[in-house]
Amino acid sequence: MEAEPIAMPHSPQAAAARAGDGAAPLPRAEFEARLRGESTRYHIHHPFHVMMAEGRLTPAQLRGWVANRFYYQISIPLKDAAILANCPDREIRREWIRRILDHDGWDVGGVADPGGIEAWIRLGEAVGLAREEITSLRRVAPAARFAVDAYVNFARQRPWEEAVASSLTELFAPHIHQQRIDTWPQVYPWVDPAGLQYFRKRLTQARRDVDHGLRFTLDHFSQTRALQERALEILQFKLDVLWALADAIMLDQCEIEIRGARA
Ligand SMILES: O=C(O)c1cc(C(=O)O)c2c(n1)C(=O)C(=O)c1cc(C(=O)O)[nH]c1-2
Repeated sequence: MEAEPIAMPHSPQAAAARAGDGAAPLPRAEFEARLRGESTRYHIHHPFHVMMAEGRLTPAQLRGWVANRFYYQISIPLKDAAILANCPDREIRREWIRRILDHDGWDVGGVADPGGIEAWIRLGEAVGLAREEITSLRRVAPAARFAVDAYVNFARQRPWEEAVASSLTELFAPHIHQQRIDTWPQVYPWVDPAGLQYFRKRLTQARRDVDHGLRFTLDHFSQTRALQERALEILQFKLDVLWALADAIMLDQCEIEIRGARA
């Protein structure tokens, strides 16, 4: 007897199968609403982020999050460079290249912005980490690396249009940045508020990025219903990356506490 073919969860074939043969594309507004509806699976709902927002993390746990998340910060420009490398469309590249400058920083004729990676290091210092402790990556847990690397590899290996769609979790990011700006001064008064500058800057940068990424995704993936399903599946993949990253960070903090208790 022939074995049933196994459907891989994150594949264009699986998306086409879910859409059903010949199903009409969803109207643009409905497609957008489906993408936005994925917010229920955003990492803002992860227990570690819920604890963070409620002020229930210890200083060591908050430091652990910042040190681990640094690996995401330094990987974002690699991911965006992979998109540029795969994209033959000059107009898209002109827009996309700003994302790399946002994180790496720039200096043109003496006018400079140190960029998001530097701002994240300053956030680390504001929570009590030494610069070297962050930049050496020695606090990054193996599973956190795996989660982030899955995102970079996706952008390297998949068509650039799919990698653009995978950035759309940023639709939901301004909410979580705003939440930190609003709650940290009350619940973590020991954190130097100057360190929150990263989140303040991302509020405008994320909105600009999402305007562009969403417009592109709605245009490109609306041609067929199967493509729309594929875009939704890609967004779910990226939500899984962020969820897995939060899992990895939470477990890392548990391991550190267990080691400390046994020492
Ligand atoms: O703090 C967060 O919860 C969060 C989430 C995300 C996201 O949703 O991917 C990004 C960021 N921050 C962020 O700061 C950032 O620069 C960023 C870039 C991207 C991306 O996929 O290109 N996501 C995110």
